[in-house]
Amino acid sequence: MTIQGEQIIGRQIARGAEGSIYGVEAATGEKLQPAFGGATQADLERACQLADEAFDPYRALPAERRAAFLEAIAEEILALGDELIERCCAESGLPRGRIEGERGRTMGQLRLFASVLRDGGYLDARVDPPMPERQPLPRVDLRLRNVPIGPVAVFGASNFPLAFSVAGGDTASALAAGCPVVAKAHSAHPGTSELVGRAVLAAAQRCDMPEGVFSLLFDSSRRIGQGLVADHRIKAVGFTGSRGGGTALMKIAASRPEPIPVYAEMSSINPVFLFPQALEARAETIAKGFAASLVLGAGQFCTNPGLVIAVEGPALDRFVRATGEALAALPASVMLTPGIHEAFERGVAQLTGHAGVETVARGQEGGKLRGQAAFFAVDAEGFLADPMLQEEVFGASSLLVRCRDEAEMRRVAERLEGQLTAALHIEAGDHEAVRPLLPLLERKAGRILVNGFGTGVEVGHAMVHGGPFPATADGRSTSVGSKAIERFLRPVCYQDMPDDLLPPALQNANPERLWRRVDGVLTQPSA
Ligand SMILES: NC(=O)C1=CN([C@@H]2O[C@H](COP(=O)(O)OP(=O)(O)OC[C@H]3O[C@@H](n4cnc5c(N)ncnc54)[C@H](OP(=O)(O)O)[C@@H]3O)[C@@H](O)[C@H]2O)C=CC1
Ligand SMILES: O=C(O)CCC(=O)C(=O)O
Repeated sequence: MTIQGEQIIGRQIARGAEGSIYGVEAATGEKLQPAFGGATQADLERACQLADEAFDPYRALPAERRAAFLEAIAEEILALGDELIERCCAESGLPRGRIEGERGRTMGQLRLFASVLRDGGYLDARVDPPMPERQPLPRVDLRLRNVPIGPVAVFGASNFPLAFSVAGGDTASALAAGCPVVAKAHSAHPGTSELVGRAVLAAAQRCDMPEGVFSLLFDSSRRIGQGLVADHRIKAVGFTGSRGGGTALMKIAASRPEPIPVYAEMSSINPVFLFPQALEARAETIAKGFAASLVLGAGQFCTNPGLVIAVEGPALDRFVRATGEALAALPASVMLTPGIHEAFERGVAQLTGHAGVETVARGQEGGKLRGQAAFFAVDAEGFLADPMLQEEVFGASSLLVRCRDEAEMRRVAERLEGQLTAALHIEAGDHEAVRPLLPLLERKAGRILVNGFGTGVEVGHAMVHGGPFPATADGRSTSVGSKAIERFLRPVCYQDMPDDLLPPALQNANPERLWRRVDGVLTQPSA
């Protein structure tokens, strides 16, 4: 067995001495061996110091070297083989097919960022040539490129133990930007974390990366996670998890003598708007798609459709009936951790006991640690009267808001907090009713989609997986897709800098053959 309960600090693999953490088999709640030692303050100090020392040599490497490193991480993850898949399934309760798919996505993300590095566009190289003869004043020579922000702390997600964790999107985008990473392993999947951490270390050694480009710490008390965010050498944070956890880290980051950005993806209920013509034409088909999206991964997707908004009437009744039939055929699924299961049960019980809320459908009954899907309904007045009804119930739970008309649908939309996604189910005859809602949804959500559901995020160049608070801490960015690299970059301008002192990206000869914005015009490298 490769899993030894050890963390990684620079090139050293060793057991932490601060308490013990155990993985738990999600399906049974039984402890998994071995025990993982938590990091001490000295471990935290050393990981941050090494990351700081690695920063300049790492960012100075040619983009090709960093790209090869990212690709090597992908290869090393694949080389972990079945041990990774089995441990990850045991710790998360997610089925093998899903975990294999997620491994593919994780490798794909690493390779995507390798291609971003080779393309060079992320540097946003700009040259404003001097105009010494300009009247009344000459213009100076100005050149701009993006530089990495510094070492990044990454807190992986419990619900995506590979794609949003130790070598997930935050780590891939930070390493691509040129930032060393100190990852804090999620206590829900310590074994998976160690295996992936070892793969990153193997790749770093194979590619001769500077020591400290990556470290992985376990935390038995939350003090290490908090200390990481507070450490002066850490310059940004990537996080996916609860609103409570994310906002706690945001507060620490904001109260540092040097505040830093926290890119936290937290809570979203992803409203789904069902328009009358679409409901009339295909209420049953929409219901099937909705039920499938609701229970995907036991509902443990941040893009889960937790809120449905529609005008009441016979077509909506058909949708509710068909959803009930679809859910009745769907088994309850193992949830990620006993704590997440308990939080789900609590959220469902709160809705079940709410005076204005009706339980309209349940999935098949569960059993220990399994989440039974739940679909509730409330009228718009009831929804607008109680902000608690907007709180995310993490798992397969959704609330239908019955509106009297489309104006009431808009009023509900106006009241919503920031979201990762908003979905519209429409036919051509609904377009006029949809149009006035779009500017409002642009203010609320990072992604607006039509005739689909937000679960299953495509990793590409045009993807936005973000949104206004509380969906994320900073709605100006995305945590999925190539644009995620921008979170860990900042622009530097060089004024009247001699050519030989400029970074190659900005030198007159353009030795890296980059597309650059010259005097405002995007310009191809000359042959
Ligand atoms: N919207 C979304 O994308 C997601 C939402 N969630 C929500 O979060 C709940 C719990 O899930 P979980 O993944 O454990 O999320 P948490 O926010 O509890 O944990 C995420 C990570 O942050 C750490 N952390 C959390 N709070 C603090 C703190 N105050 N100080 C220092 N570190 C902290 C955790 O440490 P440790 O490992 O020690 O717990 C973990 O590594 C779910 O029930 C759900 O409501 C979860 C996943 C995704
Ligand atoms: O749906 C996806 O692929 C991403 C979902 C996500 O970010 C999450 O659930 O935390």
